Amino acid sequence: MTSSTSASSGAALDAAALARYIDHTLLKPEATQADVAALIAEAVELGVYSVCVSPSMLPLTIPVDADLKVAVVCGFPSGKHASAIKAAEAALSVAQGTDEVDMVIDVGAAKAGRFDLVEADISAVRAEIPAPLLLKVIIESAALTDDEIVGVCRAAVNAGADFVKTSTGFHPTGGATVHAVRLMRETVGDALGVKASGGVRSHADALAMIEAGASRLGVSGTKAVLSGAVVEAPANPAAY
Ligand SMILES: O=C[C@H](O)COP(=O)(O)O
Repeated sequence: MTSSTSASSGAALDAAALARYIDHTLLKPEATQADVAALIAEAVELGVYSVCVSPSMLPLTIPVDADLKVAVVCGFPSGKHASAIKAAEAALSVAQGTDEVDMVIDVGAAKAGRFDLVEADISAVRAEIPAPLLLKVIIESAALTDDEIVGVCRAAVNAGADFVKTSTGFHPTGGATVHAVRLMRETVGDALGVKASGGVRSHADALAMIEAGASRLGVSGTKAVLSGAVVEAPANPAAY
């Protein structure tokens, strides 16, 4: 795959460079250890940045010569877990070798304007993830107003997160949008990374998210996105 494309820098972004933006993701409830082994093999083949899996799939077996990180979700997909439970889940994932934790906020707290509670929730998980390990905060942007997106991003900055991330990919309101990514990037500036996830189904989607300010992409249909093909949305998108 040698397709060249432009990104926010305006420089050409070939498939190999685009792959380094990607967390190759498998979060379906029905995923098996065999599915995860296949995910890892494909991740190595494609040269992506990381694999992103559910915590029960840890520990992962990553080839020793592979430049491949491990990311795991936390409080996923609803975010409606007590902070102590999210913190314990993060601590176990760290003990089992994850490099990054993608936690879900309590979206209801954001809808209520209780960004103090959002910050405390993030801080509780942050306390279990020592540097240089990374904490990414899933804000479920499609369920939030612009003001709520700004408030949650500021809470994530205050709590010491490393990234803000648009979506679980499992919420009925939808996934990443260029508008949300741009607003998140404007809010956090260069202080945090911005991960676009949920519904990134094509090469064009990926480039649009990067142009808007994404520094990481969460993608399940990675091979198609990197090949320039279009990944059709699942027939019955997962929702809860
Ligand atoms: O990053 C996590 C998402 O669940 C991936 O979403 P997707 O399956 O729409 O690519």
